[in-house]
Amino acid sequence: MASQTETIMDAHKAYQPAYNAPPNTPGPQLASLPIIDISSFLDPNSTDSAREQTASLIDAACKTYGFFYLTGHGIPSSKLDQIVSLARQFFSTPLPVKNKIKRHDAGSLEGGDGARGYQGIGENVTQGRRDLHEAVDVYREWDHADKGVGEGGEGTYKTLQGPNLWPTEPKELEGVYLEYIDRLKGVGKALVHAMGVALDLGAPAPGKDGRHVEDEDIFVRNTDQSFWVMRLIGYPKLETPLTEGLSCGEHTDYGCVTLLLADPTPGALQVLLKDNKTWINADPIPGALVVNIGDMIERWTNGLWKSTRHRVIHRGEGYRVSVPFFYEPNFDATVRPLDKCVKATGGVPMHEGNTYGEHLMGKLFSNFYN
Ligand SMILES: O=C(O)CCC(=O)C(=O)O
Ligand SMILES: [Fe+2]
Repeated sequence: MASQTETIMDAHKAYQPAYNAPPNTPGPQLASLPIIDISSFLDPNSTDSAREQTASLIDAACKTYGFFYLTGHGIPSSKLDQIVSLARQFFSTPLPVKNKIKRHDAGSLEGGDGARGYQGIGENVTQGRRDLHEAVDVYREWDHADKGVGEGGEGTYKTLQGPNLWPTEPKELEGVYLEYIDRLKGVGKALVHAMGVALDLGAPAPGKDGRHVEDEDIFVRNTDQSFWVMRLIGYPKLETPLTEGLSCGEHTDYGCVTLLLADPTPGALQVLLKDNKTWINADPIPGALVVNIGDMIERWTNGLWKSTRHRVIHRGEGYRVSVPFFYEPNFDATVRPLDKCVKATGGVPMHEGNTYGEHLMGKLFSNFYN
């Protein structure tokens, strides 16, 4: 389809890295993403006013960018470096080693569940083009009572219901990652709590703690069994024309909040500003995570906060590694626009609501990034 090609070409033209701009170029200064310290929502002794301040920064960042840098998360830089380094070591093993944990279709005799495991370069497709990256996906282990046998019979799995396929080389990867995931779940919880405060949803009333009660804890309650995803991604340098595919094509994230850790490679992750034509780099800041909101937060807020389009074009030096953690709603959480946000946005809900699990299944069957 010609229009798809044009979209990519036009977007590429609109992208102007700040470091390439000739001196004295007229026009607006390219913005950079805000930096927000989340420590007041992790520290039980922090004051209400410290929390209010953080919350108002989050509100502004989510309205303007849908993206920001997160500091004060309490995870030491040495741990972050170790996470990137272990992913890099895995991607540098020979293909037969990586294929030992290959993702297979649900119900297949190889024991796949259609989601967990290693995908080779080009298996991921965005807007009809192959992405030039390889990845390992790890999900929350399935704990639903209705876990069933896949259509291949005993020993096969239904979609998403298989065991995680962890890299066995390097052998310490699994343990170190499990510990990191635990830390990130705490950060995700603090962040979605801050978002409830930022939306001014009000403190919880005693005894009223149902999943659908619209107070500042609503996101915390609906992520308390977060169906999280951890993705290890490896990007070789992109040398082909963009019409043949990007490192990771333009998309929004489909869930709640993404906590991204990446190696220091500059100019790779790009974020589309609200003018819908200017791309800015979200280059890593040492020790900080890059946060963006996903489609479920956009829906909960009825579009008051929009999930922002982003993409990866890695034409820099070296093999780039990134490790996004997707802190998602519970599989059975119903996600529908909050009354207060519907009122604030003109009174018309953008979606009738469905469960996160239904939304995720739809994404899985369309290869996620469409
Ligand atoms: O690698 C990155 O910097 C971002 C990857 C991404 O956007 C994603 O996996 O959803
Ligand atoms: Fe993304």
